[in-house]
Amino acid sequence: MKSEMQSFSDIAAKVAVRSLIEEVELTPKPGLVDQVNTGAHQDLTLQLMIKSAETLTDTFKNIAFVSYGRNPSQALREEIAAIGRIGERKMFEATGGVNTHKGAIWAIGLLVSAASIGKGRFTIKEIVKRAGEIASFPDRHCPNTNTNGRIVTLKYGVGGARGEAQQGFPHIMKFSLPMLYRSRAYGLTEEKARLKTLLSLIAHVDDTCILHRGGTEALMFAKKKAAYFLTKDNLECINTLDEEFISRNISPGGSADLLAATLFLDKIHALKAVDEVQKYELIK
Ligand SMILES: CC(C)(COP(=O)(O)OP(=O)(O)OC[C@H]1O[C@@H](n2cnc3c(N)ncnc32)[C@H](O[C@H]2O[C@H](COP(=O)(O)OP(=O)(O)OP(=O)(O)O)[C@@H](O)[C@H]2O)[C@@H]1O)[C@@H](O)C(=O)NCCC(=O)NCCS
Ligand SMILES: Nc1ncnc2[nH]cnc12
Repeated sequence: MKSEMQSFSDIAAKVAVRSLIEEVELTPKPGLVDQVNTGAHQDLTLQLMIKSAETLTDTFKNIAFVSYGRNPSQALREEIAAIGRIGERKMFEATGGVNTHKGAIWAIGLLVSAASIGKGRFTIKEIVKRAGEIASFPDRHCPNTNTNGRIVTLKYGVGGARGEAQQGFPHIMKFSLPMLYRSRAYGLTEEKARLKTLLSLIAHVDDTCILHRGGTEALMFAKKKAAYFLTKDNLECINTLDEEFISRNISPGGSADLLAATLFLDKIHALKAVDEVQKYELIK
């Protein structure tokens, strides 16, 4: 018989991987890999993204396992960072060196850890707060490499993936989750609700993936266009936005990761209300 800790870790990992797959399968997404095209990416495909997501199951499971019932601390920060780095290595092995989910391992890894600290009983607010606390401990073993994110956060003075997590995921709490809930309440299909959720992120996030490729001009363009398309009822016109992003080499990869993180929080919250047997049914 599985312990509660093992069951929660299995469930959290399944929900995390499912969220990544649902993000990549959502279509049409501007500039991103989806079921129709590979967006502004020459080295990514839908199949590669799905393969990458599936290789991360053990990473999320191990993060949940070591975090279960603990408190945020320097020691926990370092344990999950070590697991996260092994996850990054596995991702690069699976993709032949292409960065598919580095930002997602970071964001969802922290959220999995925080949800597990609460043994699956935390509210979303408590989860993001704990995730922010863990992310704020120094990463003493971080390799001193010049990542795209690091170069760009220094150059443009933005927070990037690190800042987003350390502040308790403000773009999820202020924009994407409220947009997902509002769109569902308004009666939109789940697909349209998720597309609006993604647009709400692109309209506000300082995405280091966009900044690194095209600087502030590209970031401003992406934010303005996403805000404009958010006012449209007919979301089929996102195809036009996709073409514009592709022609300008704009990829909102950070927003894609935050969409997956939003879906993770939504699902893990919904699972709180059901019993163990139903949980396995729901995540099958
Ligand atoms: C804290 C880390 C995330 C490292 O951060 P850093 O800023 O040093 O590094 P990057 O290596 O650039 O990775 C950051 C990824 O975060 C995503 N992102 C970007 N902006 C935001 C934002 N505002 N909020 C949240 N997330 C954001 C983004 O991911 C997407 O972009 C990927 C493609 O990016 P890139 O490789 O630059 O690709 P291309 O444009 O195609 O580049 P070229 O090929 O042209 O070079 C895409 O896949 C999306 O995923 C950034 O990639 C963290 O990794 C870390 O410190 N980890 C250590 C382990 C740890 O502590 N783990 C803890 C828990 S698991
Ligand atoms: N769907 C997607 N396309 C490109 N980069 C991504 N990073 C995370 N999700 C992505």
